[in-house]
Amino acid sequence: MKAFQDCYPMKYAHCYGCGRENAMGLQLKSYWNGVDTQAHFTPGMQYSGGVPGHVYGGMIASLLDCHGTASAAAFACRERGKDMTQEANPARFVTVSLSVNFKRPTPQGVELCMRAQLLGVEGRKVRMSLCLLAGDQVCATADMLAIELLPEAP
Ligand SMILES: CCCCC/C=C\C/C=C\C/C=C\C/C=C\CCCC(=O)SCCNC(=O)CCNC(=O)[C@H](O)C(C)(C)COP(=O)(O)OP(=O)(O)OC[C@H]1O[C@@H](n2cnc3c(N)ncnc32)[C@H](O)[C@@H]1OP(=O)(O)O
Repeated sequence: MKAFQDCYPMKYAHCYGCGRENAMGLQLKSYWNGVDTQAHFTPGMQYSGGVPGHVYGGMIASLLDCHGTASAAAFACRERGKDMTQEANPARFVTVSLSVNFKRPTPQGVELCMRAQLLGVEGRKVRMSLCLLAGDQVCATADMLAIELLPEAP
């Protein structure tokens, strides 16, 4: 299955969190999971917070952010009757608002799952509800607003 991030044109494939062209980055990959989306990632031990064994909150926000922007593009394409993975130049989205609620410490050394659910598409705006799980434990949730870049944007 082709990841959403693998559909980004080269010019937009350098993101630290999810750019396939960023060798030093996380290279997160997001996919459909039914009507919602999901991504998996196991942060290395260097991404610890103050206490070893727990993931740094900024890393949690990064994973939600990158899964969210990719999901926004996929959701918007779907709303327009298109399949993002079949598009040569799919819609490009950036985050303008991300509100993370850290529910419980996120354990290190386990695969994390990020999920996004579409709340609504309104013109260039895509609103989503996101969550990050370790096993069946919800460690963080987030509300996100992503905006579609205009075609002439750099
Ligand atoms: C496919 C790959 C995607 C990756 C794209 C990567 C890079 C793109 C390269 C260049 C794009 C240019 C700027 C972004 C630069 C770097 C982002 C790197 C990726 C990230 O790391 S991502 C997290 C950081 N992210 C930002 O760096 C976003 C900063 N921002 C902006 O670049 C502009 O803000 C933009 C382009 C979003 C819109 O600008 P614009 O001129 O095209 O349109 P406009 O201002 O009219 O806004 C349209 C409607 O969005 C509403 N709106 C705007 N801002 C809002 C906010 N903060 N809260 C609530 N609503 C907001 C307005 O209220 C209006 O709503 P309404 O139409 O109802 O009035």
